Amino acid sequence: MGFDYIITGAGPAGCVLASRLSEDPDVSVLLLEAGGGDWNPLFHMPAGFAKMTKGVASWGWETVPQKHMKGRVLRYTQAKVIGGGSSINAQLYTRGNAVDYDLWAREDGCEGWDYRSILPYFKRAEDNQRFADDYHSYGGPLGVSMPAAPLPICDAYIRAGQELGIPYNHDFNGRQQAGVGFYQLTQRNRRRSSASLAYLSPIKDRKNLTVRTGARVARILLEGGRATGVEIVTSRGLEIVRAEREVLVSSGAIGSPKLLLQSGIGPADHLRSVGVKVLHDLPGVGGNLQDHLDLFVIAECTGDHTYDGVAKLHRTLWAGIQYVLFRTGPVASSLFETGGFWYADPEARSPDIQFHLGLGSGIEAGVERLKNAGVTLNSAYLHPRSRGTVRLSSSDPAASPLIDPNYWSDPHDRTMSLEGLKIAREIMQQAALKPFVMAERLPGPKVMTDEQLIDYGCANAKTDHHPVGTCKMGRGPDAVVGLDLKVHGLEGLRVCDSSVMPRVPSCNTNAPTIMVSEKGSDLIRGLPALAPTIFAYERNDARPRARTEIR
Ligand SMILES: Cc1cc2nc3c(=O)[nH]c(=O)nc-3n(C[C@H](O)[C@H](O)[C@H](O)COP(=O)(O)OP(=O)(O)OC[C@H]3O[C@@H](n4cnc5c(N)ncnc54)[C@H](O)[C@@H]3O)c2cc1C
Repeated sequence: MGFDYIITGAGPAGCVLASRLSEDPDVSVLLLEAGGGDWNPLFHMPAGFAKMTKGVASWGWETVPQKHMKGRVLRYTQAKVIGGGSSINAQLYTRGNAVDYDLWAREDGCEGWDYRSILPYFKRAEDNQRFADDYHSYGGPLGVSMPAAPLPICDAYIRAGQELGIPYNHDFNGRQQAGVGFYQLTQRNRRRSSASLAYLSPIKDRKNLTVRTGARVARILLEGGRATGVEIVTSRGLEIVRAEREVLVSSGAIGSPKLLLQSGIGPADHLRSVGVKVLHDLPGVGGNLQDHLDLFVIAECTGDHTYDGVAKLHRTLWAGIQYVLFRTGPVASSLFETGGFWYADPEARSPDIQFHLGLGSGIEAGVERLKNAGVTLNSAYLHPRSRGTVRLSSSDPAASPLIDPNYWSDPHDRTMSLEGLKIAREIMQQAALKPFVMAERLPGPKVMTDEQLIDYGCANAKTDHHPVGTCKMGRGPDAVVGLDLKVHGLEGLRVCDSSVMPRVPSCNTNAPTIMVSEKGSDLIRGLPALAPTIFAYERNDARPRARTEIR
């Protein structure tokens, strides 16, 4: 059996491709996903992801020992479920800074992917509950909403940021990125708007689209330099499916290079070293891995100001009832609703630190429970210079990959991470938070010098789950795909997902991935590019006053 297009992975990128390509009734599309369906209601409840980032919805991967973090191995959650990361992420809807995309065009050789050119694709995707202006739109598939019912500590955090000299920003995705404020979230009617719900559910009756879960692509089949199909593994065993037009790789920033490598497409010496036959020597596959590393401050509250207490059985039950009956309460929260963007390096081209306030003390960090409720302020460095790799551990397609983000290999990243953490600590000490925050528990009063902070970071830092860049778009020898997302040197094969981003945008990466795939689907269909909706944009991101003034 054959299809015109075969899409390998139903993350945000794969769901967008499946939906847009099957708009043409004359083409047949097969969407393959290794994970299962999103039948569990926890996938749809905003707070449900806290229970879903481990277990069946994750591949269960980890990094290799991190050389510049005292050899620590970090958990590296990547989604394995329909909707991919958009089914288990924290729903923060962020696009990054205009400068990020202008650098793609200007410095990374990706003409046509500058901010003015890509903005219409962000807008086409969104159904924004609040904004309709030069930067936002409504009526698209992806629900984007304000937090349902933020807790008072969220307002206090925003005031605390302003006390420290960081301005209030009502829309991080508009004219200006810098500031503190509320995030918009990928939610509609207080349910998660995953790519699966947004893009696939409304079209489930399309006859020309077939979606198969529990189908892991083991290899892309190449004949005479052309991709002709895929070999898949399901509960029934091995199967071959033919692609009449193209195989579209959308397995994520770890899964896509892994799939190319196990198909014999990648750096020849690496492939030989693990016993994979080299079919196409392409040095860039699996290189250029970039990610945001997250540090955090955890404070103990003066009372029940966050959702920690909801873990008690009777309160969990009540929270569930509240959500089912009224769509309110803790379950309607994404647990990260406020945050912001600011400068670790006052001279940075655009904000280089992102904050998000976690409404609990160990939602991801696994920190011991505090006596009172706790609150977490995360800080992630957004302009990493460190570059890592994804490599095969063996020729067996079922084996886990070797993921090496190579965090802090560039010392600048470590310095800036520490600066971000220091600003997070200061925010937590501002007057506005005094009625809510009793005392900092982590890093804690004994961790003061840079050496102590480095030790703290090495022991506790975690991924912010934003890997990109491992099938880089561009023109140089290390580029994997061209500006039309076609794999260099092969026919009938494109990569379209977070892995093609040449450098990581200064934000969470779900919305940028959806943008890439919205534009990618037009490229595949041979449609003209959407016209820019702004002609010039002001670069007026607020800048920090001199450090001495804000400290
Ligand atoms: C825990 C977590 C929290 C996050 N929080 C946020 C957030 O709040 N906001 C935000 O913007 N971003 C967030 N992100 C990041 C965001 O979700 C990702 O950037 C985005 O999902 C990337 O999309 P993708 O399509 O490139 O890849 P993925 O989402 O990784 O999807 C790839 C899909 O392909 C499937 N696949 C892989 N290999 C194969 C194979 N061989 N055969 C078949 N299927 C395969 C996978 O199972 C997966 O479903 C978070 C991510 C995680 C993991």
